Amino acid sequence: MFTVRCILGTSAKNLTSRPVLRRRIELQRRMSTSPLPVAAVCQMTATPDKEANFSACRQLVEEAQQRGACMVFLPEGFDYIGSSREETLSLSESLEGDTVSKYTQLARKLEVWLSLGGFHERGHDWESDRRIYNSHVIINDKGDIVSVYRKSHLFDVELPEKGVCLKESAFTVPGPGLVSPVQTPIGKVGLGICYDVRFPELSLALRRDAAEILTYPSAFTAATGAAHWEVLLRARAIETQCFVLAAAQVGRHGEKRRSYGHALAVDPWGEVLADCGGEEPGVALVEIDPEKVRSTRRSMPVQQHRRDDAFYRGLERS
Ligand SMILES: O=C(O)CNC(=O)[C@H](CS)NC(=O)CCC(=O)C(=O)O
Repeated sequence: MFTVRCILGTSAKNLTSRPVLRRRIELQRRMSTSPLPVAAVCQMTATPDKEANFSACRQLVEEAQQRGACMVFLPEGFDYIGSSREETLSLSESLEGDTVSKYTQLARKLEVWLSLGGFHERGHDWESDRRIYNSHVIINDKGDIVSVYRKSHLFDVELPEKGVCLKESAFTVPGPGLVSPVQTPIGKVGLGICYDVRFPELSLALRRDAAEILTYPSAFTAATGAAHWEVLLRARAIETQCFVLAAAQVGRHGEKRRSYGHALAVDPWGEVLADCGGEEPGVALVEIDPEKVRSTRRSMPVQQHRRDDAFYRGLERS
């Protein structure tokens, strides 16, 4: 079915290979003594079948909630991954549609916060433009939509030698800009999506706006993921001294597409706390300790050391 990884407490342990019983006992012990909020980072394999995708995501969310998560992160394309431009567009919905409403009900029922990493959204300009937004939707534990961030950087990339050829702008409109970090039970969450992780100015802007956790729900290609995924996420964590949570698509979505997986949680020092691997759907549970953010920033105050005066004026010509 799927794999559960629990990385709770300071001695991070990957419990997947242990017998179920020991895992449960260990968890209950840790959960009852831990006052820290727990986040769940998920990975799944979406297809064009929206019903099946919802049912897979619901199982991950239920599992995470039962294990003590107060906020669950789902990847870009959690709703579906289409096999063509036409299919991707025809399956899209507005925020008022069936899909988001199923998730608001789920959040309310389980009293859990949700990050829906990349929803194929028909926006206000759908009738005229016939393209969609790639939208990261945050739902609170009452089932209200509290924030929507629309992906800024679109993945128009041709790497034929690596079998990667995607033109996101053919079906997606770039969003107008950043949204302020959202106050959640795990801390202040800054919103990005997938390819946005390659643009550090976005993460620095979120950090400047008081983010403590950055999120990059993704559907990274297998080829670019193998080369860049972990180093990009760790770099964003180290530069901003934020936790970085990145839910992911994993495996084959059809004939043409394969995603890298390795849904990741990174702490503000850049240490990888959890990695869901490259094979199958799964969920990793991580404690989000706000003291880790504070102490990392206290001991190495890069934000105070930043020379905006020197680097935001443009370069002098010699
Ligand atoms: O297409 C959909 O339905 C959902 N959207 C995506 O999968 C997007 C756009 S094609 N994928 C990426 O941004 C991959 C980035 C990447 O792999 C990298 O930066 O290396």
